[in-house]
Amino acid sequence: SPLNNIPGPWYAKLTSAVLKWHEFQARRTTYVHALHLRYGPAVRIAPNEVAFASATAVKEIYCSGGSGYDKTEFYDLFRVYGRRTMFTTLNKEHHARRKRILADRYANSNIMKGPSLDGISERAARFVNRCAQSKDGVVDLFVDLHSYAFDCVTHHLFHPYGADSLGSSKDEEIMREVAFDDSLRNRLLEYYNPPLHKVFGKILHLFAKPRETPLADNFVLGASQKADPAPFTLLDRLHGPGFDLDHLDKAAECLDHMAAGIDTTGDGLCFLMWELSQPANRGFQKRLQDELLSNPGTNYDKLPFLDAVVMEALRYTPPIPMSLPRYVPTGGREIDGFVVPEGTIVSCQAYSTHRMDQTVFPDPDVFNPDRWLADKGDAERKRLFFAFANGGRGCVGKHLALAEMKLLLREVYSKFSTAPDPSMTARDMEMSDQLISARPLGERCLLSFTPLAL
Ligand code: HEM
Repeated sequence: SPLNNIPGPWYAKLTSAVLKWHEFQARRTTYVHALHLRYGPAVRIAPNEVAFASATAVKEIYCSGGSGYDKTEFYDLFRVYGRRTMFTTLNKEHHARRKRILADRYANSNIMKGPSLDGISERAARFVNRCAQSKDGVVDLFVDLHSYAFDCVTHHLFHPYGADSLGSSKDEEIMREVAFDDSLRNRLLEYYNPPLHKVFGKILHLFAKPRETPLADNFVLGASQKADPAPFTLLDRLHGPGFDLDHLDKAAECLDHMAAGIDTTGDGLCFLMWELSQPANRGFQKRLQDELLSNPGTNYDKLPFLDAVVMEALRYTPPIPMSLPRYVPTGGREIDGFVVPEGTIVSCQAYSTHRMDQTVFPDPDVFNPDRWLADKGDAERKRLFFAFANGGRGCVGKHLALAEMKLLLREVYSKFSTAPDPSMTARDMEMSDQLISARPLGERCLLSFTPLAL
């Protein structure tokens, strides 16, 4: 096989067992990254699977022909209500058709509109009020940032029928069901061995929990039936012309976007604020506060240091750090100088594309927002930046996510300084890989909030 020419550990030619073992331990990302460090930017990780970590591979796999190679059946695991959505569609034409109609809901011009942005600003203010009222000034960001992300994304999907988990314990329960989901092993078994999963499903449930989110499912089924959502919402577009979708199709699309918008933005902000709170990064926190306080009326999108902090956090701890698997198309392809036969599973992972090329990202394991302000190398950095993926199947919610992140950071750091609570350990904040995103291993992130003396 031409795959024998690709570097990698000897056992990867024979078995995928080692890779799977790491996946079941929730640490696929760091395992694949360790292989990259040892074997280089192209590495065979299983008999039929190759991982890449270069800008040329990103371009070939995710951007060739517009939306890159087709997704693999891995994405079947994300199907909801038995329906395919924009995210889970494997077929390019189906995807393009749906995206053409939905994409404008996520265009920056739509996000920046008053009612959409006002909803995010309101929730950021609510978040800060909660911090101000917290006991001893200590806040569990893991919980509250998931609530913030849940409230923001449902505002964008359903307003005025969005959730208020920062204010209502009933809605917080829905958020917790999604954020604390513990079904990784069960879903991996479903992917790797569907017959076993089907026959022994009930027994498997005893030691590998299935994904069960009845409260979230009901919330979305109810909200997506509303006939009069605000014009900027996704639901309004799904009700509009150009679509012939039944209620379950609409609910599935909305549930997918809701799930895509909770852990990513919530965990991304959580890792970011943790990093910015470290004693070594106090100087960065102070510079951010200075920028925010001296530019109170400036649009959140026009603050260079705020932008650099967000970009660096998404580089350093990407919320979706893991491989995004695709099939090599008919006829095979050449990727990074290697011939790869059709049907091979290939992927890049953000964690590694953000670290492997040290001419572009020197000292990649150091959190340093200043690298994004350097005069030279901007185009190279952007080519390797993969936190939102790339090409036609990259993140459609990118502008919404960035607005949520920047508005929250502005609200917090123009009023408070943050520091880690002494009970927190570095292990609490290690990456725990879920199916595609990663969250803090300890499922908590306690920071103390000290009001600024203004
Ligand atoms: C910091 C926050 C976020 C990050 C890092 C992120 C990252 C990503 C990545 C890497 C993908 C590609 C996944 C793949 O190919 O398997 C993706 C796709 C997607 N994201 Fe996001 N995302 C974020 C926030 C959001 C938000 C707020 C929404 C919407 C409400 C959203 C909706 C989607 C959707 C619908 C897709 C599928 C796009 C398609 O297949 O065309 N994301 N996101």
